[in-house]
Amino acid sequence: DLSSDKKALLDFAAAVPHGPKLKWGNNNGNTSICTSWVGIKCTSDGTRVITVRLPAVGLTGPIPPNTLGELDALRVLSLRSNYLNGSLPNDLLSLPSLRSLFLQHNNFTSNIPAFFPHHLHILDLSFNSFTGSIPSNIQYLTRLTRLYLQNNSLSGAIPDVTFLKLKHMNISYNKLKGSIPFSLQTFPNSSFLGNPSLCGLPLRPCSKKKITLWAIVAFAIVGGVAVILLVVIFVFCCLRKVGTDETRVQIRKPNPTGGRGDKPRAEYGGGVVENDENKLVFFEGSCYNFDLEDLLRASAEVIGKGSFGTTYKAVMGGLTTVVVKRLNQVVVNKKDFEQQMEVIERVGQHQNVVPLRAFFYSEDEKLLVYDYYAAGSLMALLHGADRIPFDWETRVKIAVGTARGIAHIHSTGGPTFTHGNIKSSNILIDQDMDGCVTDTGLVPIMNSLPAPSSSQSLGYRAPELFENQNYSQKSDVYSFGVLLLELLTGKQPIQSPVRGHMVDLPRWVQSVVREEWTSEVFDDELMRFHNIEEEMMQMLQIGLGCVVRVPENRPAMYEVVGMMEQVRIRSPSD
Ligand SMILES: Nc1ncnc2c1ncn2[C@@H]1O[C@H](COP(=O)(O)OP(=O)(O)OP(=O)(O)O)[C@@H](O)[C@H]1O
Repeated sequence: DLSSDKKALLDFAAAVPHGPKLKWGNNNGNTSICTSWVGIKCTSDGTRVITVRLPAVGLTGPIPPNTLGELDALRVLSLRSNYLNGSLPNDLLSLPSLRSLFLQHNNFTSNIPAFFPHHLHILDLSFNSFTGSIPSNIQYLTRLTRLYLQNNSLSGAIPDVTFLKLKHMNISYNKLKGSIPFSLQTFPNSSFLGNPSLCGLPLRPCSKKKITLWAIVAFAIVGGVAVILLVVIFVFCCLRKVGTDETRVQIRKPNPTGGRGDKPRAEYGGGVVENDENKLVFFEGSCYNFDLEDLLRASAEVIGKGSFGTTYKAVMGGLTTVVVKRLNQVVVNKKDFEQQMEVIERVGQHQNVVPLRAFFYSEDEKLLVYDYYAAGSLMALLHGADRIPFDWETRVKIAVGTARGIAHIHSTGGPTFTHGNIKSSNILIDQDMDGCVTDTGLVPIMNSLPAPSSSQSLGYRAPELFENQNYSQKSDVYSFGVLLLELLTGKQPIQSPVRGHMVDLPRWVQSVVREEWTSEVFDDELMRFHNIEEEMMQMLQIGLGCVVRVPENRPAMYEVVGMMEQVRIRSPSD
């Protein structure tokens, strides 16, 4: 009953050191547990504790037995982002009603337990130091929809299990080895990355040790056909290439005299002269070990042409992939350019900002090197041709992450430092499906305000910028507001003409009466999720607060972050 639940919670708080946020008191009778204790929710009749959410409250040490494991009506337990360590007590692992267990971002070091509550829907043990192999008993969690084990120290082979309901799974960045079981091959490669000894779809194929005679014959036939096909494709490509502007280019070492020679115009590095002064400058902490020559030799593919120049995906030696931005219209000299690169490097030190890894400056050529974000941009996620349904949790994560990234840029860059080009194509998605801001710090070295690279880009531009070019941090706040509305509505920033007039997203949202927001404004895809309406409404209000016309009336970016975090604290999702 509630008094035994209360005792279990107090025993837990007494045994586990924690920060000042947790002020559970023994006074005010039992009912106060359900109404005023931080992180606690009860059944509607107030008789049992069903939710314990204590994210980031400084919990330290192991979870003691006979505390939380006594809450036998508990459905949701979140102790994420604390300093918990040791192993998980058995009573906790046998809670009969537990549906969601969030223990990510702690310091647990034991093996993954061999058994978990039977009815678990969500299990998140990521970003800990769990060791050992993934137990095959995990297959008995037949209702599991989400399984996150990434960034631990798990080893051994992945058990060959079939999860009927599993929709999201991530076991990346462990030490797993062997082949990926067939039943898990439908998950994207981001779910498996960072396990160098893992092979099979969707990663690289496993090498076969024993090949039968039949297999050799089959390989020979398939190989022969493949060679013929390749020859046909090669001839076809050569024919197509003649007279067309090429988008896929082979980078060759430049003419040592610095002349362009016969290099195709689409190549980056067209003006590169290699000598001691003109070297690729890497920043500290960069894990790459290629040099300018490797970069120039890489096979490069144009992935976009933006307002600052052309962006290439460059693959070196079939292994290292980076993104190279070839800037045009740089208006500053080498010294100022280098100074700005240092600023960019400094503001890039945040998990929600894409770090600049290296740069190159010569009179004719300015190159920037970034990590390649395989998941692409927020724009592609929201509006791309091969987009997948995009759930509320992921949208909120990306929105909050992006806001944190911009707030960091503003605070580290100084009061006059702005991003200047916040838009969904400049928000890249990392392996944790978090949003990361790219193209930071380019405006000061280019023609001050970027020319819009598409009509949609105009939709992010704050109204004051159509009158003057006084870019401020509040103009970034406006652009972020548009981006937040884009995430909530699933709509592009500029709507197709209504009676001959282009309508921007903020005006369109404001034109819908508040009572109809739920049915009219929010993305249809979000309608299938339950209990998110209140949170969506609050996020929409924050977005609208960012896009007010008068810059001074917009909140600062750190305030936007605070408001968004408040929404999450009031109704955290996990
Ligand atoms: N590091 C990266 N990893 C993966 N994709 C990237 C990376 N950087 C940029 N892109 C993608 O490449 C494309 C071209 O980017 P680019 O910055 O040249 O143009 P843009 O973002 O469309 O416009 P703008 O120059 O105005 O920012 C965009 O779709 C962008 O999302």
